[in-house]
Amino acid sequence: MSDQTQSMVSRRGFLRAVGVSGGAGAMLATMGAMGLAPSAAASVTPAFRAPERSDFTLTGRSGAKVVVLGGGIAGLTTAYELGKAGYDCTILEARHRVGGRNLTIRGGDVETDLDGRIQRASFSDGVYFNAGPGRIAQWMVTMDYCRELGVPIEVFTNQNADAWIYNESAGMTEPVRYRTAKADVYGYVSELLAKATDQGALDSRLTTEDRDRLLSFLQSFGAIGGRAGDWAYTGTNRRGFSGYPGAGNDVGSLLGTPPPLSDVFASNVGRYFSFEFGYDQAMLMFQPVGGMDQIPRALAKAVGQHRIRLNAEVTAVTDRGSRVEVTYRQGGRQSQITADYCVAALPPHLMARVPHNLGAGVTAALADFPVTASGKIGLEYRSRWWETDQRIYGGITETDLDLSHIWYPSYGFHGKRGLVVGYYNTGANARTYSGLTPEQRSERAISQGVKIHGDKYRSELVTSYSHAWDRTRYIEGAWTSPRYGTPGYNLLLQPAGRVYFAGDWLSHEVAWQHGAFVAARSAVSALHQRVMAG
Ligand SMILES: Cc1cc2nc3c(=O)[nH]c(=O)nc-3n(C[C@H](O)[C@H](O)[C@H](O)COP(=O)(O)OP(=O)(O)OC[C@H]3O[C@@H](n4cnc5c(N)ncnc54)[C@H](O)[C@@H]3O)c2cc1C
Ligand SMILES: NC(=O)CC[C@H](N)C(=O)O
Repeated sequence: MSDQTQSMVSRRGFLRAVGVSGGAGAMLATMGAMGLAPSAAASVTPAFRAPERSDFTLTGRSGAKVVVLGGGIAGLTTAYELGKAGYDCTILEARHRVGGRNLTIRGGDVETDLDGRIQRASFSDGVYFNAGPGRIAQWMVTMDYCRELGVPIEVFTNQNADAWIYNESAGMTEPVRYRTAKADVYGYVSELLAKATDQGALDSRLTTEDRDRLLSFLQSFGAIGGRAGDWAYTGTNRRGFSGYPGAGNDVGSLLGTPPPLSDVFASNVGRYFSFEFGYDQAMLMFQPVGGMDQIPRALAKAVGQHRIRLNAEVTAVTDRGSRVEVTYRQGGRQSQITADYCVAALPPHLMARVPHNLGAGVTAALADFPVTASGKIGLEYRSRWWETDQRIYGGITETDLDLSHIWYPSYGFHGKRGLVVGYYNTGANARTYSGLTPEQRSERAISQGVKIHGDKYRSELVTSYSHAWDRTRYIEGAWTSPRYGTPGYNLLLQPAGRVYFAGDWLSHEVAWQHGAFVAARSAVSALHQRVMAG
């Protein structure tokens, strides 16, 4: 048996031991043939773990009565999961619709903000605007709920090589396509690293073999010349073409030569590249067909509309020892509901203001969640000029303007009309826009967007709707920054008497529906365990 065969056999034995077979094993064997050390193969093994289904079921049934405060994703999931186990749940939701931050705006929708500004959306039929969540990563439990609830999904384009980057503060006068920016940054970085490597600058870190492998990687990664060409980056067709190749002898027209290295770094385009490396933002991403609110709609249907009281603002929570009393205001009248348990799924900073007898420590803990502002604007256009004129089909343009991001729609390709998200910003930029009237917001977003897209950004506009989450009644912020590990945070992971807490703010996936789903699962598991033990 040759040494090579011996090592293949022992590696296969190792693969069997960790449960890898078939394609994955073959792939690792190929890696072995490529000269990767067994330790390198071992380190990639966990990536081949079979994907887990994340369905959830409580074991055992109960008819206990539970009042759920808030009809966002966490509140709806609480009632849905407890309902599957027989519980008698009632949701009290202050707004006129369920979903909370999961909000999709369509033509005819009316929203009044905390400043009394009324917006009536006049989007065309079939055009929708996800004012809150817009994307879902494949691993998120949100995907499992879409499957379980029968909500169809489609790809959400989170990155697009043909979308733009525009850094005005770096002196850019024109936007640059992602593909061009990446080719130049990767090219120059590869050139520098290759030169340093070849000149021996990294010899204390690299073996001779490492050095050769690194140089070979950099040559392909950056499309740079070899040693004979001093590893120089001089451009590549990855930058794109001003005229793409055609028939016969038409080789196309390359998009010029790269700007000098110093100009590329000065433009700071590379700051956006790591976004797509994020475990939560990497493609493929998904969205429900027809709008993100298909999720709360499906949850509400499964829970039963008769169990959901809308326009019902919770005004007090009292733990009576053997039951919980919740007071709420609905249609100008004050009512009370009594239940065995309560799950409070309101934003923490708002729950902190609801009078209760759960203790000052609970109030202090609830009030200790710093809140982030965020806003978005939906711009409906009479033509899909970004597709026809600029060849952008979905994805995101990144800017250093106060609008931050521009999103192109991942639905309705080649349709007549379409909706662009003209800003999606957070923090100070969001507050700048939320302080304006809807008309001023639209004007500001348009005057910024024309710098990237030209006149059609204004002339093709039909209508707009903007949402400021810090000015949204019953939400008052986009998401929070929990102080993980503090006594206050940990206190809220426990029930306060008969009251449990849930929401994305009690998870490590804040600002994601996944966080709301898993926090609700955690609360119902604890409640159910107590009931079953009782
Ligand atoms: C701009 C933005 C972008 C986002 N992007 C994504 C994304 O791409 N993907 C993703 O998965 N997630 C995203 N999220 C996060 C996602 O929306 C949240 O994590 C999730 O919806 C939170 O659900 P929740 O039930 O915890 O809270 P909420 O949705 O805040 O629900 C709380 C509910 O309580 C109600 N309420 C408040 N006060 C009272 C009262 N006194 N009485 C009765 N009811 C009351 C509210 O009306 C609301 O319905 C985004 C959020 C925002 C704002
Ligand atoms: N900035 C973030 O934390 C992301 C917010 C939100 N989940 C989004 O994807 O837009």
